[in-house]
Amino acid sequence: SFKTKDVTLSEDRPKALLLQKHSDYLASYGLNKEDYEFCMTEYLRMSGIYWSLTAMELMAQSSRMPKDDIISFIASCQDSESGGISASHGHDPHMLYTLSAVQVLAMYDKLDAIDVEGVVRYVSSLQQEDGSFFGDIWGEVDTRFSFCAVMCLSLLHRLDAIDVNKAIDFVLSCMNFDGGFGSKPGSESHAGLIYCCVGTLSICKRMDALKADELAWWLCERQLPSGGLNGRPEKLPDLCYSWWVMSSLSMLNRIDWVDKKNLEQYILACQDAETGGFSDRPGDITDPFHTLFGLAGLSLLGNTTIKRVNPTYCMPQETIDRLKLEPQILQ
Ligand SMILES: COc1ccc(S(=O)(=O)N2Cc3cc(-c4ccc(C=O)o4)ccc3N(Cc3cncn3C)C[C@H]2Cc2ccc(O)cc2)cc1
Ligand SMILES: [Zn+2]
Repeated sequence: SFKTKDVTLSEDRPKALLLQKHSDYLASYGLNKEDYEFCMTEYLRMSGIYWSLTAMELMAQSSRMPKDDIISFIASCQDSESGGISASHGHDPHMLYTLSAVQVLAMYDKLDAIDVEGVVRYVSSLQQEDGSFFGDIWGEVDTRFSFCAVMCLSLLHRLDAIDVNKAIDFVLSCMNFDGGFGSKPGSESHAGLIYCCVGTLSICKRMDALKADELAWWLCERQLPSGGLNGRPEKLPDLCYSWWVMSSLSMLNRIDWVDKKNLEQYILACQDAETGGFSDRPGDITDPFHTLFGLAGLSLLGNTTIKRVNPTYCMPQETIDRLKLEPQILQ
């Protein structure tokens, strides 16, 4: 018999937002340098700092983060020769971690702590003839890296350093018949890559090129009876997809196309009342990654106990306002 993959929310699930638990969870995450989880995530440390700091900013708790240690850690991760920034000491620079570092310093208003010109040089050196971007010197092309490049340079007000029209042409060459996007031309539509491609067009003010209704339809089809959202048809719901789908629908100005009450229930059910934090599905292990996307998702749904998040940058709206950035939202 045909079984729709979904989860059932239990009666004793968390129904209120446990802000203090999440603040305590993130404040203590990584304090114990020996714990297994912390050691296993060294390779993404820079992004882990972005996920934790942004979540704390949204809860107005960022004063609990070690600001000066973070700033000096970031400066020590910049490669003087390439200008790129690595996830942690001794790791190779990469587009993902260069973006995370710039996002963190932008929130702290401390971009002068790094060689900005070096970052601009590194990011623009990764653009290819067809307008696409490599993730690092090893040459993997993915629309995720187009988004990282455009977001990173826009935060530095240096989009002039790349060929924006070619970057847009490459992203549009990845649009599928369903209005969605994949990682490369011809790749299957996936919610995470749709967020990256819509975000790229939003920053470059080219949302006119989207098939908005077909795309919004594909996105709201991601919602399951549990209220949760999946990333592709037939997949299980996952909290981080709530963010990819809802932020894309927000940029398309069609957030009302999902059942917001049901989705809010699913997000709240992904909290862990013991440890604090959010997980991908109710009952799983929590982590800073899903904790950010749980809080950011609730912010998009209008929860005013959480600060407003910008759907394009996944950063506090007040940071985007201070930088005078105006990513396009469809009217
Ligand atoms: C636990 O297994 C993974 C698998 C992939 C990754 S990832 O770095 O390629 N990445 C981000 C990601 C991070 C975490 C995580 C655990 C602890 C921390 C500390 O901050 O962060 C967990 C999952 C995760 N994934 C995998 C995933 C999410 N939902 C389901 N899965 C299997 C996403 C993955 C890809 C990624 C997405 C967005 C982004 O900005 C960067 C990377 C990390 C851990
Ligand atoms: Zn997830």
